[in-house]
Amino acid sequence: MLINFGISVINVSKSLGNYAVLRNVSINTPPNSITCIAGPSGSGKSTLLRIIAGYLRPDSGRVLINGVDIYADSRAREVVNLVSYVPQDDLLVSGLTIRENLRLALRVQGLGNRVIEERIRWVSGLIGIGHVLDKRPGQVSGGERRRASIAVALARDHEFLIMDEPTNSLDRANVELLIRILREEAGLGRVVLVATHDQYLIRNSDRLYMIRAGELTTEP
Ligand SMILES: Nc1ncnc2c1ncn2[C@@H]1O[C@H](COP(=O)(O)OP(=O)(O)OP(=O)(O)O)[C@@H](O)[C@H]1O
Repeated sequence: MLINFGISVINVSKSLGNYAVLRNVSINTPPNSITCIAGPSGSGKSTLLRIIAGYLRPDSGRVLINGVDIYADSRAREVVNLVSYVPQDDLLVSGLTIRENLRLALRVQGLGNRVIEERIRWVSGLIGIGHVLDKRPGQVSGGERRRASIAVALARDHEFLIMDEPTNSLDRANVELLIRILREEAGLGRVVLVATHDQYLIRNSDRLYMIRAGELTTEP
């Protein structure tokens, strides 16, 4: 297990088309805590998370995960593999059942069959998706699909948990369950970074950044 030094975003800017989506954004997300990014719709939260998760290269600035610049360093793959990212639109493969989706994500990480089945049993109990494991994403409710996506992120080997609007489609009981899980994740020394509008989740976080029109307005 690696020692987690957290994530640092340093002066990141990004334009999409002619639009400056992010301007000179810097944030720090230490391990052992839940960091929230909040801001109005269109302020750049999802773009920032995509950049941090390794999916979108910034125009300028750096993203350091455990000190490794994920867009410049040859060790980038190693650390990005330990990022579990739940995008705003669930990334489940529609032709596979939830169980097959979980198996696929874990097999990609090189885990063995016995570990994979144990993890599936553990995570489906944790987040209450046992009854939908053999259904495809299109055959379950929005909340169940959301929990299935979160389950994939939790079941993978990871040290960095990044979630975009994770409480969307969740009822209050499941929001509370998610917060307990995030608290436990942080307690294990992981980085937990969440973009959200959810005031309840924000109140239960440790650190808050506010973003507006691509610029940070409030820092912890
Ligand atoms: N491919 C693109 N080309 C041009 N503009 C884009 C593109 N993708 C996003 N944008 C714009 O960038 C801005 C930030 O988008 P982003 O999805 O990061 O916002 P957000 O804060 O996550 O919003 P929400 O809370 O509604 O999900 C928006 O104004 C959006 O219209």
